[in-house]
Amino acid sequence: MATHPHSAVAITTTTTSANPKLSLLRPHFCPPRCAFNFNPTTPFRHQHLIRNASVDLHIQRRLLLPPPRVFAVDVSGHLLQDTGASLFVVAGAYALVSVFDNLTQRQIVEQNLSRKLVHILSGLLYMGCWPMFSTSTEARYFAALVPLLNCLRLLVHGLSLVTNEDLIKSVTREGKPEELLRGPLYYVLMLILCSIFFWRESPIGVVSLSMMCGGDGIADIMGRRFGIHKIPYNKHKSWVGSISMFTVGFLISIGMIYYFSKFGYIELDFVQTVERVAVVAMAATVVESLPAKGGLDDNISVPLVCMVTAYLSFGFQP
Ligand SMILES: Nc1ccn([C@@H]2O[C@H](COP(=O)(O)OP(=O)(O)OP(=O)(O)O)[C@@H](O)[C@H]2O)c(=O)n1
Ligand SMILES: C/C(=C\CO)CCC[C@H](C)CCC[C@H](C)CCCC(C)C
Repeated sequence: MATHPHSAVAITTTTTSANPKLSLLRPHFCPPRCAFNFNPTTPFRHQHLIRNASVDLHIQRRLLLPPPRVFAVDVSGHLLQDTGASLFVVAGAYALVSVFDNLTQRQIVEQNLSRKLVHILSGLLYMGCWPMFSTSTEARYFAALVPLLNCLRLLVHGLSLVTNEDLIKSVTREGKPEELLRGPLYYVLMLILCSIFFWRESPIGVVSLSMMCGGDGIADIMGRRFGIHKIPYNKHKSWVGSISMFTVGFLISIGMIYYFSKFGYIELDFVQTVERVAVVAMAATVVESLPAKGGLDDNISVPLVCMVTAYLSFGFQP
């Protein structure tokens, strides 16, 4: 980006572009390092300009404001990137539901397993796509558009305003449209909440969604198949289901935190993170295993308890 022949300008543009948020949000912001170059004693200045005060003022004004073209390119670049990423994820969501509908129709995957696989995969793949979005502040809203669209889709089909057998078959238990307005709707609402309030920089949202998608999803799959020994206080849930939820939810959470740390969004101490995630995974597993929970769906109770415990152990990192 340092294209101006004047050396002070070169330093100014380099400094702002090092932090894309600065260049996008505060086009008039000039960090102290570039202000330093305005000192007349600086070797970067040309001697003939020092004597001409009006020219000097003009140059200073120009130096304080990064070239407007850079700002415009930044904004349209981010907009393009975020729009493209949103469209890609919308298509992915549509494809995922269609693939599982197809597998259910051909009786390759049984309806309940299909629902749980969609439950596990959609949220985890959605989070996996977060690095595709730009570094702008608005990026999280572009990402949240995808679950928001799915939320509207669930409302429209759940209220039977439009009939779509594919969606109902792949995400409901009994094939009734009104089921879309419970578990699946709470699920997409949690995706929206975590995208907007926590996004990819916070372990709170990442762990909450990992436990809701991966942990809770696997508890059902394992519990239904191998859950012979029931939990003493809940005859509908099994030790295998809960142990699977804890183990798989914990591993997915650590994996996701590691994934985001590789992109530089999260920076945490490994040992401390393992301990904290274990606490959050344990709290989520206990809550999931409780009977009734006052009628609260697992797609609400699990992420909410994760948010509270993760907030207490990690602190708020939006
Ligand atoms: N800790 C757990 C959780 C689930 N299960 C098994 O998975 C089934 C479904 O559990 P869950 O998803 O909690 O049931 P629902 O809330 O009824 O269904 P859903 O949330 O999927 O709509 C249970 O009946 C049980 O066989 C289990 O054995 N142990
Ligand atoms: C069956 C479900 C919950 C019940 O416990 C999950 C419902 C999932 C939604 C209908 C679809 C959600 C799609 C995601 C917002 C985006 C996924 C994108 C990805 C690239 C596949």
